[in-house]
Amino acid sequence: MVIEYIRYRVPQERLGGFEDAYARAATALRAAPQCLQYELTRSVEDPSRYVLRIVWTSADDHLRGFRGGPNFAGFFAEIRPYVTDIEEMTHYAETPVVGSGGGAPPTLYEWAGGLDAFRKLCEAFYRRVLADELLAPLFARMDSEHVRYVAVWLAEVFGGPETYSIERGGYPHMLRRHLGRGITEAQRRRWVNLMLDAADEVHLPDDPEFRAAFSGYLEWGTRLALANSQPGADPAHEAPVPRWGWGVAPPYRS
Ligand code: HEM
Repeated sequence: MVIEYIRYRVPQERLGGFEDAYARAATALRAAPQCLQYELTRSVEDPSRYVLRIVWTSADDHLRGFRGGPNFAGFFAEIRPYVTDIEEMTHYAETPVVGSGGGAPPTLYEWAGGLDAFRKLCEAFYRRVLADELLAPLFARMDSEHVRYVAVWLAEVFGGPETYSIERGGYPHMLRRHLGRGITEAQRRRWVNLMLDAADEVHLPDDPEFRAAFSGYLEWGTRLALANSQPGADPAHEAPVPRWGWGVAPPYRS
């Protein structure tokens, strides 16, 4: 992924049609498989200045794929009158310096109550698991630290510290713990049900937005665990720990 910035300073006589031209040109960006995102912004202090930000799958995809592909002619026809107004047109790579500011919605981890909330959740969950005829046999030989491991996994997934990745080896390790276990659909569903019962027991937030995001992850994660645990399954062995967010419904704050 690479981010292209194009900075424009458009003279007064051409300013009128500039945004409309880009609105039309954007049709070609929406159709281009090489383009992931685009955004045209206008300077607040000097309305003759614009910055166009385009996220491309790669610089090569932009320069060869898009420019050499079927969408370029329509795009260029719209923006050609403004080419001489370009002050900078450069590709940028991401750096590790990225994040959300204090005004952004809290993570699911923060909303739930931090690590302590996930620890209590997992303690309640495994009390139920060990008393459950369908699940108890699967966990009969679990590590004495298993409850904590799953708590720090969930904490990391929901936006907390990367403890599971650092201490436990992240996704590859979690995957290996499920391989070959032959989890059945009945066991998967029971796992979800007991997790939701445990969430009620320990009073995880019960607002619709949190529970929708939380149970969305449980559905996704357990279906993957089931598929990965089947004989002959060949899932990706290297991947980052997934990060789960609010989705389309961030928390309601009056
Ligand atoms: C969202 C879904 C799930 C999550 C987040 C999850 C999380 C984890 C994690 C983090 C581990 C590895 C702990 C370690 O580092 O040792 C693990 C192991 C395990 N999981 Fe899951 N799991 C999920 C679904 C399931 C389901 C549906 C089942 C079975 C019904 C299951 C059965 C097991 C078993 C048997 C182990 C190994 C326990 C042991 O003997 O140590 N998991 N799980």
